[in-house]
Amino acid sequence: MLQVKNVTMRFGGLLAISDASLDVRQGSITGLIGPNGAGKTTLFAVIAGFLRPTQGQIALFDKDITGEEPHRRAASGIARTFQIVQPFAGLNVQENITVGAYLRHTKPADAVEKAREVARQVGLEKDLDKSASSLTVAGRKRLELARALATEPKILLLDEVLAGLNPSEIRDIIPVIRSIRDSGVTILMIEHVMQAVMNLCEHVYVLAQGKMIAEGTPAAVCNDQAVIEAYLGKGSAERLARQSQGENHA
Ligand SMILES: Nc1ncnc2c1ncn2[C@@H]1O[C@H](COP(=O)(O)OP(=O)(O)OP(=O)(O)O)[C@@H](O)[C@H]1O
Repeated sequence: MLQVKNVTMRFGGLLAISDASLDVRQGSITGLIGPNGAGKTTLFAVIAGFLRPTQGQIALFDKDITGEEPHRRAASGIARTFQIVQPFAGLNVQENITVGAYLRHTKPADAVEKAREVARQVGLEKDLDKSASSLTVAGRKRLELARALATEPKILLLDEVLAGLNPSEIRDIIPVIRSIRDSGVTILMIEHVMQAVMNLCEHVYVLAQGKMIAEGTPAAVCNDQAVIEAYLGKGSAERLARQSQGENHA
């Protein structure tokens, strides 16, 4: 459904992404993980059209969209959330969500109806009249999801939607993400919370220092030597293997 083909992104002398490729299958939840500064958010900006890659292509349903502006990509069905959520603080929850719904609904009543439907989907139906700035962190994360969903995307890019949540809030939101996929929206998610990645993703890509170093099932990439070393440093995969051999002998 979505293809990132050999994308390179330079900021002056800094090589943020180097010849990275990935495929997202329609109907899947695909993960994008990697250490801090790996280039994950930059890749989302390239996919959503906020950044033009130095090299490479982005294709949606086999159509090259590399040159399209972000609003055209939103119309084609790409929506994203942001790591640092910034709702319109002066608007209430319903109004915030309705902004997204205006992409496909010109009549205010239809946009509001869509916003209410999305609020139910993410569990914000009781908070519709609250000011966005009065929401808890978990509430704001749900609002961020809702604003993107209100644009009725075909593919939703989630940038660390679980960051800053406590374990019980994470447990509560995982079924919401799964239900979004079950409603027909394909998901590509950047996530550091491995419990969620293991729980939700069928396929995971690993970016480290701008390079795609591994892909596969969550279990396979967690045991991949290059991935362990990218997170824990050179030689760590071997050290861990020796340690666990020692424990087995003991
Ligand atoms: N607009 C920009 N101008 C210059 N450098 C940038 C810009 N955006 C990102 N970078 C750099 O590109 C590299 C990749 O950053 P990016 O935010 O994409 O990483 P990330 O994998 O999302 O990290 P994190 O997990 O910490 O959010 C970093 O070295 C960052 O400083």
